Amino acid sequence: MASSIASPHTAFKRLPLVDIARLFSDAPEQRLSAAEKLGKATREAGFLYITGHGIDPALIERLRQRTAEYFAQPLQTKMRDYIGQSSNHSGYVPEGEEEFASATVDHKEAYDLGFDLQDPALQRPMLGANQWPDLPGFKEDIKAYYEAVLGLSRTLFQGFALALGLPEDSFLRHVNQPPSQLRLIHYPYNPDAPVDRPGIGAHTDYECFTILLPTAPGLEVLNGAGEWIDAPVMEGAFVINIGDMMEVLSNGSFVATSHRVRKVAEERYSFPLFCACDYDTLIAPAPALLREGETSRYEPLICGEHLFAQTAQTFGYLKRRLESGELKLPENAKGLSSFGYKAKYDEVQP
Ligand SMILES: O=C(O)CCC(=O)C(=O)O
Ligand SMILES: [Fe+2]
Repeated sequence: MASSIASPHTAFKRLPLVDIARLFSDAPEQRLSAAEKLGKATREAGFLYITGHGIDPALIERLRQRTAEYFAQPLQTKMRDYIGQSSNHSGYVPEGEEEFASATVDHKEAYDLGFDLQDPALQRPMLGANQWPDLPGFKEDIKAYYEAVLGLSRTLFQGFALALGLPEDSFLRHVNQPPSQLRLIHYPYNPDAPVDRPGIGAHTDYECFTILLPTAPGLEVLNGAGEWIDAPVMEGAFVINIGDMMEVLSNGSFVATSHRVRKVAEERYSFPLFCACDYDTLIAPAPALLREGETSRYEPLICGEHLFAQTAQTFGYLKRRLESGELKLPENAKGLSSFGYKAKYDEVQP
């Protein structure tokens, strides 16, 4: 069913693919040329594959192995690192811990990791030292992947700035110790499950953009015509998608794209790294992106607070801390599903 809701995205039938190798070039004109291609795909779809990213396949292989080993353990063992013990949102997320606006529960479990900031004086609700499970090699291999992909995110932050016609370091100077989370997600497969539940319901990501590595089919992306488009696994490529905060930073030139994971037909893992700015960064459109006399279409956000507010409205352990008064939502916290076009589409095309 077509929808009458306006979307800036095209009616793409497959995700665009951009080779970003030239973003790493020493020659500014080469970087600009790659950034223009990145910008076109981002404006049109907000969701794309990238190649030429320079991430060593051996890092990916070790990430996959460690994750499979971790989730194969008994629930009791995994619960030793339950995220509800953490004061900076790191650890094991059992199935059912996250509950979304529609009161749906995804069919998945996860392990959440962040920037691994060791100084307790700098700790924030979404930033601090990680919980690491007692599993040989896990910390080393997962950390190595995190650091490499966080490095890639820095290059992409530069690329997005150039694509918007801004100075190259406009975003990057706010990316020093970001509360950027890596999730190791496991979607178990149970052919006999009595309830037909999706892997993950329709949503936009909260941060600036996400560098996603899926390992099996199931990801679907909402196009500008309100249709769910299949995003198959492309070997050697990452999937990049725009999140809420880049929508604000770009004054709506780049729009957070809704996506979901349909009910899995085989066991599935996926690895999103959600790329944020530093905790206290004011997320507002750069003045250069406003036409004369135009005011921002978006209320400014504080990066870490938006992240925390959204997370606290979905995770059971945080909801309990809010109810008990131990934690408070930041002032002007946005409700869930405040960005992109998904909620409206869901009504017409479930
Ligand atoms: O599993 C996937 O492919 C996507 C996961 C996702 O969208 C998320 O965790 O925000
Ligand atoms: Fe997502």
